[in-house]
Amino acid sequence: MTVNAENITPTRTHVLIFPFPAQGHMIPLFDFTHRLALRGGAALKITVLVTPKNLPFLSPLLSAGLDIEALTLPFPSHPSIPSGVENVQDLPPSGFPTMIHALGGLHAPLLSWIASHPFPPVAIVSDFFLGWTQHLGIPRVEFSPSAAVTCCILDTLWIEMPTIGDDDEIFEFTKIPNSWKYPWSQISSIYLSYVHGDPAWEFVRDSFRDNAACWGLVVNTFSDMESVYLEHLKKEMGHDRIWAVGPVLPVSEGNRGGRTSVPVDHVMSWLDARADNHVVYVCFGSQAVLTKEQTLALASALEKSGVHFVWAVKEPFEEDSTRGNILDGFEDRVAGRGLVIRGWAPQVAVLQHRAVGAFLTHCGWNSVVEAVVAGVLMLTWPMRADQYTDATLVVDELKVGVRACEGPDTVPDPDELARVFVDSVTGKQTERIRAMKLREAALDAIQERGSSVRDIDGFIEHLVSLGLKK
Ligand SMILES: O=c1ccn([C@@H]2O[C@H](COP(=O)(O)OP(=O)(O)O[C@H]3O[C@H](CO)[C@@H](O)[C@H](O)[C@H]3O)[C@@H](O)[C@H]2O)c(=O)[nH]1
Repeated sequence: MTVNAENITPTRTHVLIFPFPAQGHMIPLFDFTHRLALRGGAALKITVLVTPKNLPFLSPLLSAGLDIEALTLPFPSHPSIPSGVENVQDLPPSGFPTMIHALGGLHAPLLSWIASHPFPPVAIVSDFFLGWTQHLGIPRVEFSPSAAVTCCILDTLWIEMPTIGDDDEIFEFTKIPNSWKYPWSQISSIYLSYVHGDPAWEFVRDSFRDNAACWGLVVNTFSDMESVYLEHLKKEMGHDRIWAVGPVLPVSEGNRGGRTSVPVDHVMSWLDARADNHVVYVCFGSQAVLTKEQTLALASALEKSGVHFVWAVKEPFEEDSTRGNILDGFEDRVAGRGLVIRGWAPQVAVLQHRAVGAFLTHCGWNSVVEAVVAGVLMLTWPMRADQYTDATLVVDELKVGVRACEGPDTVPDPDELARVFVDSVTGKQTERIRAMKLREAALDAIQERGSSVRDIDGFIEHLVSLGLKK
């Protein structure tokens, strides 16, 4: 354990933060922690729990000159996780439930850390995949890196446990505002994989159920974007301790979520040479890797379209004959109008560049929120998890995006996709005008008296009053 208890005094409120080790989860919780430390100032002392291999991701936060320390606990070994792996980025997408189960092994070490601490934390803020942290004897605040509507959907699924139907059969969430409905194939992949009676899965199920009973909930959203779902959560949870604190953004660009595989300056000067809103950015988050057929179809669409683009291409986490990068000769053919980034891209900087007008996205919630802040038109291609929900929100409710493709294995038609690209940078879409309006609302929320800043301050007040009660 590397926490230093000496500079924690009883006059300050001590909070423990526990991120789930996946890029799409750690990034927003670290950004939120940064905001919390800045707003909380001298009132708060923050400890962040990571396992050793994830410590480097925390480094930018630890060196930000704020009162944030690391608590490093050994990764609990698990029969289905290879030794040395401590982050979902080194597992296939199906590795999420295994990681949830494995981290349950930190329950006993955490209890003993809390019990032996001279000034133990008054509350724990933990990712929504860590519902079991509800049972540590201190109030638990769930952190949702996903949308408020996703929290509504997950709570409904795991509490009501509806029977899974055929892939095409439609399931309707009748209690959730706007009665969301989907074919079963588009519903939370973790829920669909649940195996009744399997002890590891029962742990995962109970952990999700714990979310509905948490003391508080922090969501990376803002009230103008999702007020009906935030109100629904308050009603369902039976209290008002639900704080919409987004968009949580990096305080500084740095190497957020990983070291960028190209110098940020190089990408920025490439974009500087392009006209406003004329570049399409293509990226599918930190997990998804396209199949070879999908990669070829997308490359062909970009080539046919003639648009300027930046494409962040991911390699599979291990040797995989069906997936991966097969772009031989492609970069020469699109030289001068296409920039291919192999590996980790500086996504937020790219999205915020004036030249970028459209974003082909898998609709991971962080990407959606980052695109909203950038006022960029979204071209949606949801693949799994909450991404279908996010795409529906973006296209049908907020109307700031258009559909491009959907499904983890669907191979898009290159001609159709090329048309979507061309329209996205040449058409006068009403979606782009709405995207600019939503951007203003997002920026308003994080201004000094904006709704999300008020929610962060309200959250801090609750934490401090928890400390006073002790
Ligand atoms: O080359 C890259 C790729 C990603 N990112 C960042 O990594 C994050 C990716 O998050 P997200 O867009 O949400 O995608 P995933 O990594 O796929 O996120 C997982 O977690 C999200 C939050 O729960 C879910 O919404 C997604 O469906 C789930 O796949 C974002 O902040 C991106 O800016 C980069 O900076 N560079």
